[in-house]
Amino acid sequence: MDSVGEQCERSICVNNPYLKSMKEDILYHLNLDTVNHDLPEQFGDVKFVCVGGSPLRMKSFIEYIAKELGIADPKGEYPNICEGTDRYAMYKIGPVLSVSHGMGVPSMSIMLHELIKLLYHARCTDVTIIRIGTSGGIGLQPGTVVVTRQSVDTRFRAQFKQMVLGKTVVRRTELDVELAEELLQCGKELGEFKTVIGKTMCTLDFYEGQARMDGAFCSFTEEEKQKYLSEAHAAGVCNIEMESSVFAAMCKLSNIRAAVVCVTLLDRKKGDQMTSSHEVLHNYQQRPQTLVVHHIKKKLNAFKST
Ligand SMILES: O=P(O)(O)O[C@H]1O[C@H](CO)[C@@H](O)[C@H]1O
Ligand SMILES: O=c1cc[nH]c(=O)[nH]1
Repeated sequence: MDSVGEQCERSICVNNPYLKSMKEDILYHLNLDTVNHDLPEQFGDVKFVCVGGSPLRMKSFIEYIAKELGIADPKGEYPNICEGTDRYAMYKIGPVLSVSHGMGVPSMSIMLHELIKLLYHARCTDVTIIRIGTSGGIGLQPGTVVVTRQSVDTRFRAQFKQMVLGKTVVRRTELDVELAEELLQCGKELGEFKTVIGKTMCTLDFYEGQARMDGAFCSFTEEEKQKYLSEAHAAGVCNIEMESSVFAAMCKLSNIRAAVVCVTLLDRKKGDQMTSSHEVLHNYQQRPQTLVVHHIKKKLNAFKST
């Protein structure tokens, strides 16, 4: 892909000395393995991976991008590559892979371990991975698309803590600056919805963990909630979701260019419940997809003309 030549290609890094000596690698939750599947043949051409929480969203994303790239299957058939497991769903069209990751850090982490190994075994190069998701905004009009500059924890630090052998390993959570700026620019070019760039707070819970007062339990007051959200806002946090920290940390470790693009479904300073209609929420969910498809089309056209 890189016009300067092979030595500039960006390959996938795995940092595990034991992988090489394994006769077979079973990607259990993806229902794929290195013996019964020719991974380089099946996935070697992948350049863009889009991930999102819901299997249905990722299926409709592949249908959408196939149409936009002019490579739609005339029969409209997009088989789930992970058929045989209901943990995750995966679809592929041309150089684009679309994968669901479920909700929360552990679910994202398991999927990413296996996805990164898949891309490594397939000898993929120059891969860009983008999370297209939903979030709660802070002080933003619902429907605003946030491109994450940095994922932060619940104390607004750009770090992800992973427990390994009972000890805390701290990993950084910055995302690719150039890619984030390119995505912001795509939002401007489209001009269909507001797109901003900022920090995204990643939590371990949707309710109390995101200062919601409508869960089964609540141990704080409205005043305390507003104070916390204001502090987050003052620290540069634009939105709140549940996977960006581990996503940023693992993509950074594996040398994969990565971005997080999430639409805000509501303004958390104004409420906790999802009061917008199904149609409105569906329209919002489409926005990160529109932006990312625009980006992929631009990139593929640029590659074609070099
Ligand atoms: O829209 P998705 O990708 O599912 O992500 C967001 O939505 C879920 C909560 O409703 C969490 O997983 C959060 O990160
Ligand atoms: O408020 C929200 C909305 C979507 N996803 C989240 O994690 N939080």
